[in-house]
Amino acid sequence: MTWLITGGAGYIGAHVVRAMTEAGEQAVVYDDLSTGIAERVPEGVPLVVGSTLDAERVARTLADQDVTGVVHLAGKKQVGESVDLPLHYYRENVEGLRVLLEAVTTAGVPSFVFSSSAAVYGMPDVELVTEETPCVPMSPYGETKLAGEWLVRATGRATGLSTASLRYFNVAGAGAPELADVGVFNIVPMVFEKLTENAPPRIFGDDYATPDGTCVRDYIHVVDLAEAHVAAARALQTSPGRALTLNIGRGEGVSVREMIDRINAITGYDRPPTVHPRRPGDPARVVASADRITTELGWKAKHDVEDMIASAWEGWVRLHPGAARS
Ligand SMILES: O=c1ccn([C@@H]2O[C@H](COP(=O)(O)OP(=O)(O)O[C@H]3O[C@H](CO)[C@@H](O)[C@H](O)[C@H]3O)[C@@H](O)[C@H]2O)c(=O)[nH]1
Repeated sequence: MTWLITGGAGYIGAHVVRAMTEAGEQAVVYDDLSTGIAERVPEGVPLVVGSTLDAERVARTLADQDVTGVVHLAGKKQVGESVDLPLHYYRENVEGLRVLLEAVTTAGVPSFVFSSSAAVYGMPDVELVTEETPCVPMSPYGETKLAGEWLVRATGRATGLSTASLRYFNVAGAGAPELADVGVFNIVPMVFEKLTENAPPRIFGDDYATPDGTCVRDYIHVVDLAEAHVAAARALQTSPGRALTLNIGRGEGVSVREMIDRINAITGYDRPPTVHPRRPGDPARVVASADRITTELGWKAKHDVEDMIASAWEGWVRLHPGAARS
């Protein structure tokens, strides 16, 4: 099999490329390098620089590289930005996917893994979010992921394409320091940034209906997430006509206050957080039921929150050497 990994120069994509090649699969990266980094693509893995909106280049790449499966991670992923730039998000995430699916089905590529998100659920009012929990996205970003799932599934039904939509919960950590997330858009790097500036980490709201009043999330190590892609890709390869929709989380809720305490402990800082107003649109609790993926694929997360923070911190210190505490 040769897997085309769109967005393979990005933070999550680079981990997927690594997991795929370590599992003995051939990988080709397709990335427009708008946020991806070419150096993340390992030696021996071809990099095609292009947008999924470029139908001709996509079609040529599928043919030239003898692609037999696609893992589609390319896309825009910032919730706040999507509120300001909905048309851009729909174009990149929905139209980009539609163009890609057209090329994939025309070329007769049989398997397609789609990067979705827990953002499709919006503000779920349940203890554990199953794949049957209603999808009510709260942002244009979440809408584009849900619309993407519909497109993927409808195409599968119409053409026999085997599909898997993977709903990522809160991704953190790094498989190697040089693969760490360089963006500062999520809690782990945002807290690292404050600590590095010798400023207190911020808690956005401590009056939620949760045990300590702060928001609860389900954090998943990017290395585990990448392994889930390998498992999904292989399942599609061996059973044509499948249509999987799977949560990728650990089923363990961790509050913002607990995260900040653990980050302080692991980094050697001891900086108590300060409480700020709620961030608009934040759900109180989003924790996955990860049962279905275990049943369907035999996948289970291996890494805990400590692993995520420690590996992310190594990546942070690589970029900000002054941050390290002896
Ligand atoms: O300095 C900070 C940073 C974050 N938070 C809180 O920490 C929680 C987690 O925030 P963040 O890491 O930004 O993740 P989410 O808002 O849960 O969203 C992430 O997880 C979703 C899936 O669950 C994805 O759809 C999004 O793309 C991804 O950014 C939220 O309650 C934030 O309010 C703080 O209190 N202080």
